[in-house]
Amino acid sequence: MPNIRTINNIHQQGLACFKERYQVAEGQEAPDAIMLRSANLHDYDFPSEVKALARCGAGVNNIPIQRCSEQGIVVFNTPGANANAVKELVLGGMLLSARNIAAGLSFIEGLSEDMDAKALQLKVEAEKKGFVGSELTGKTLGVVGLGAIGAEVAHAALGLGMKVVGFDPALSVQAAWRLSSEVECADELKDLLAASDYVTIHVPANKHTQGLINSDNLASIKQGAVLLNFARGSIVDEDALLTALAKQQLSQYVSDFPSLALLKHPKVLSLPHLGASTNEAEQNCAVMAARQLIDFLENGNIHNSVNFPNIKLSRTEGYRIAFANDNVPKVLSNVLALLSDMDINVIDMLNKSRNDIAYTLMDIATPATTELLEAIANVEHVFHVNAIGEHA
Ligand SMILES: NC(=O)C1=CN([C@@H]2O[C@H](COP(=O)(O)OP(=O)(O)OC[C@H]3O[C@@H](n4cnc5c(N)ncnc54)[C@H](O)[C@@H]3O)[C@@H](O)[C@H]2O)C=CC1
Ligand SMILES: O=C(O)CCC(=O)C(=O)O
Repeated sequence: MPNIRTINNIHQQGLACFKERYQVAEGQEAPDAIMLRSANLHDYDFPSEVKALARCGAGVNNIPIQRCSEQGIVVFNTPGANANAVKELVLGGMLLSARNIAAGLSFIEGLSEDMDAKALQLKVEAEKKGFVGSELTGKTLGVVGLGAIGAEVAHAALGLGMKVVGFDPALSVQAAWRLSSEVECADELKDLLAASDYVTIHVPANKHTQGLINSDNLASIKQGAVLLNFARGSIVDEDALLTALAKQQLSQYVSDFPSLALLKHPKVLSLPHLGASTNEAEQNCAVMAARQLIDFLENGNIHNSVNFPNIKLSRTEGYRIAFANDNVPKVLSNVLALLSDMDINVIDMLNKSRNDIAYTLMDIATPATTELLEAIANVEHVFHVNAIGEHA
C-alpha cells in the first residue's frame, strides 16, 4: 500500500481521492509521495522512498526543484486550479485601494458607541469626504504575466470597463490562445508601467523575477499608480518600493505578502497570503494534485510536472517499470541491451525528455525482479528506477 505524507492543510476532497488503497497522514513514515501547499522545503530531508511531490497550488518557489530532479523526485503543481480565487482577490485589492475601503472601515470602527443616532449620521456624512475614491471603469490595468491568473484578471478587468495592457515575453501558445484580443501587449515592461493606473503582478518567483519591480522600473511607472502583488513578495524590491511610495510615484501597494518593513506603512494594504484561500480553490488544487499523484504512482504517467516531461502510456498488458536518466545518448539502447541479455521481452514503451532529464515507461512480459531493477540502476546515467504496481 503506497504511503502519502501531507504537509499543510490539504482539502479533505483531495485526500478522499486516495480511498483505502493508500495510507495518508501528516508525518507518514516512508512516504512514496508528499503533498503540500506553501511549506518551505528548501532545507527538507526527503526520505529515500519519496518518488513524487505534489504542490497543491501554482508557485513552486518553496521547493528545491534541482535537488528533487537529482534525486529522481517528480515535482507536480496544479496549474490554473486556484486562478479564479486569486483573480477575485485581485479585484478586491483594486477596489480596496480605489474606494478607500480599509480607511473607511477603520474610521467606522473608531466611532464611539456613546453617540446618539442623529450624531452618528451627522458624523458619517461630515467625514465621508475624506474617503472619496475613484472608479475602475476607464482606467488602465497593466498585467505583468499573462498565464492562468494574469489572463483571468485581464478578462475580469475588461469586463469592468478597464483598458488592459499585458506584458509576458515568454507567453505559451496555449496561454496566448485563451487571451482576449482586447488585451494590448506591451513590448517592454517599462511601457506597461508608464501606461497603467493599476499594475498587477502574476509571474512566478524565480531567479529571473527576483526584484523585477526595482528602482529602475519604478522610475517609469505612471505617477500615482497602484501596485498590486498577489504573486510573491520577492518580485518587488522593497527599498525601491518604499522610495516610490515616499516620492508619491506610487500611491499604494496592495500585497498578499506582508513584510516587517511594510507592516504599518500607511500606503500599504497587506493580506495574509489569502489569494488561494477559498474552499473551491483548495478543493480544486487538492483533487488535481491527488489525481496526478495517483496516476503517477499507479501507472508512472506524468501530467503537470515542473521538472519531468509529460508522459502517458496506456496500460495494456505486462509489468511496468519506469526509469529516469540524464538526457544523453545510448542510455535507452543500453537498457534495452540489458533486457535482451536477460531474455526479457518488451511489450510497450514510451520515452520522453525535458531539458536534462529523460524518462521511460516500459511494459515488460515478466514481473521486474530486484536483480533487473539493480541492473538498470547501474546503467551509466540512470539515476532512478522503479517497478510500478505488482511485481516479483
Ligand atoms: N497569492 C496566492 O495565494 C497565489 C499566488 N500565486 C503566484 O502567482 C504566480 C503565477 O501563477 P499562474 O498564473 O497560475 O502561473 P502561470 O505559470 O500560469 O503564469 C505565469 C506567467 O508568467 C510569465 N512570466 C514569467 N516570467 C515573466 C517575466 N519576467 N515577465 C513577464 N511575464 C513572465 C510566464 O510566461 C507565464 O505566462 C505563481 O507562480 C505564484 O507565485 C499563485 C496562486 C496563488
Ligand atoms: O496554498 C496556498 O494557500 C497558497 C497558494 C499559492 O501561493 C500558490 O498556488 O502559488
